[in-house]
Amino acid sequence: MKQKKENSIAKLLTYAGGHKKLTIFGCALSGISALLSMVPYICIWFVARGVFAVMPDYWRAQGLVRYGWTALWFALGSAGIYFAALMCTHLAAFRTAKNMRREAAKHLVDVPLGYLNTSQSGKLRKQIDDNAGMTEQMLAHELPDLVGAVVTPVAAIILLFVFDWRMGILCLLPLILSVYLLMRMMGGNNAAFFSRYQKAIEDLSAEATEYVRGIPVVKVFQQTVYSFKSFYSSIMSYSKLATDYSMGCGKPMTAFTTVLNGTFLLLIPAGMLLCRAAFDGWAVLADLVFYILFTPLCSMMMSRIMYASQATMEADEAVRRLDEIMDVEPLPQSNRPRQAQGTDVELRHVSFTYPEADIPALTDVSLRVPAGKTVALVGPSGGGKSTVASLIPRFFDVQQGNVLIGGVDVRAMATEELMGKVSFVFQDTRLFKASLLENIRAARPEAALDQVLAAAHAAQCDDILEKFPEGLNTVVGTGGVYLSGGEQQRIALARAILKDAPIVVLDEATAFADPENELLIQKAFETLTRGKTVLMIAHRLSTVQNADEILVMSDGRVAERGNHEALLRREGVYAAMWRDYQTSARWKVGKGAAI
Ligand SMILES: Nc1ncnc2c1ncn2[C@@H]1O[C@H](COP(=O)(O)OP(=O)(O)OP(=O)(O)O)[C@@H](O)[C@H]1O
Repeated sequence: MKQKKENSIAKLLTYAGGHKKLTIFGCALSGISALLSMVPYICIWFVARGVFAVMPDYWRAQGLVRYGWTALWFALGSAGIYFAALMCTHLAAFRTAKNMRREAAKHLVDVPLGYLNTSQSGKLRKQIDDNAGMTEQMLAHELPDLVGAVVTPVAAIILLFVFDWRMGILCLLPLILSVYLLMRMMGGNNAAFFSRYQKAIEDLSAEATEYVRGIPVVKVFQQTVYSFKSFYSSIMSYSKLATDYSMGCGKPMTAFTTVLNGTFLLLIPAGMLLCRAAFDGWAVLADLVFYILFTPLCSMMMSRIMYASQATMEADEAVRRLDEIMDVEPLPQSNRPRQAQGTDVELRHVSFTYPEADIPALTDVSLRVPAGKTVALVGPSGGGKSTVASLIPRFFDVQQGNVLIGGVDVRAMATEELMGKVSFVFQDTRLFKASLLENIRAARPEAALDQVLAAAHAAQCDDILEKFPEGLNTVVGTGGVYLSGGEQQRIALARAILKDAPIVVLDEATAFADPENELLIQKAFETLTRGKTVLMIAHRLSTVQNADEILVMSDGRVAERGNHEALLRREGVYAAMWRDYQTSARWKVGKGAAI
């Protein structure tokens, strides 16, 4: 446990970069401030001893003013240095949290794109943002306080024994007992609490998001209690966890506070007895005054240690959770990248299993798209079409076989070259919350305005630009600017047309588009794919008839291959799919005629 704590603080300090020294300096100042804060107590002891020595003629006491000023200056000095310490640690803590966020974001750029696809974006944001934020409190407050609290006991124990060892022991006993109680509170089951607590909060937040997202469905289908069930159960398990922890801490916490503040119960009666029994009772009384004043400082020190231990556990957990992201292996890059010799795409005996999946998504798949030709992938849902497409731009690396572009394995190509060669049009298009111009220009930031306009025109976006007075400068997602699914896809197609990459990997899902949008999207597809090497995932057979080759994917294997006519002659899966398609098309026409 101790090892883990040291590691997490050391790890945090590595994120601090140039501000590591500032953190250490702040902690050192906090230690100095803690030491200085004891001097006023020593001054009080000198005053008490001086006054009691000349009782009842206390005006004859020497050096009272000097001790008074010394106490004041040391108290002010201690406060001032503590303030400076916190300034240093706050500055370093903010920078450290910023560095943690930046490092995590930088790392995400290098991980396989497939990881970002499979990880929930909300969860990732929370994991990075919240955990970096959690460490701020630790570095800004708790770490300097911990240093102060660790330095103080050494000096405090020396002081406790310097004046009267018997009273020193009486003060020390409750401190030792409180350390034991503190360890009980922080150890055992409670040590793993923060891990479970963070998980419960993440589950709660994911369920809350799901619940809010599902409200339209809930309303339409008149569901009430059932829709609320998993959200409710995540609230209940969070609440149970928090209650159990509070109840578990209840007794040791009560004992901890009672013991810490109960020192006087022992100290005062014992001190009075010692005064009576002593040869010089006034001197012992002066010692007692010192111990009575000094004991609360020890209690405060223990409370600080308690809060610091708690914050250290939180920081441990935060670093562990951030490490989960940082430990995701980046996509390996070739030391000596090779250039593709052409634009043909080939999969050679590719087998692939998704991370954490048991069943392979692809088994021994081979295909070739010669430069300038079109290959279509069709087949039942879950057959592996999207997986084939995602391996070309290296969303994941294959476990067996090769994916080649222009005869070169994609793993041997520089990322920039690979990304420059392939345009990937997804089924679920996402636009940035930026102007349409910026959204289209994302593919080629240096493109001139007329090139952007030409791409928008080629992607059939003219009606979208005319609809909004701001035209290309219209910002998506603000001030009532809403684009339908089909419109969003056309903007994404304009982006791909502007990129003008020689290879197009296309998921032609137009199911959500209305007939008018569908026609426009088809036209945009035609412009995008003209003269390009195209690998197309086709969901409707009407679009694949002209493909140079059609591959029927089923259960992660190529079940059939050939052109449209050849596959019909084969009387296999494709022929059956085609008959089904024809029947449904006739049914639609018939239905249309009846209307
Ligand atoms: N991220 C993932 N993690 C684990 N398994 C996955 C992942 N994505 C897909 N799969 C699995 O891989 C197999 C192939 O899926 P894939 O999405 O490639 O099929 P598809 O033919 O494109 O289906 P659809 O037409 O419905 O999009 C399926 O069994 C699917 O459950």
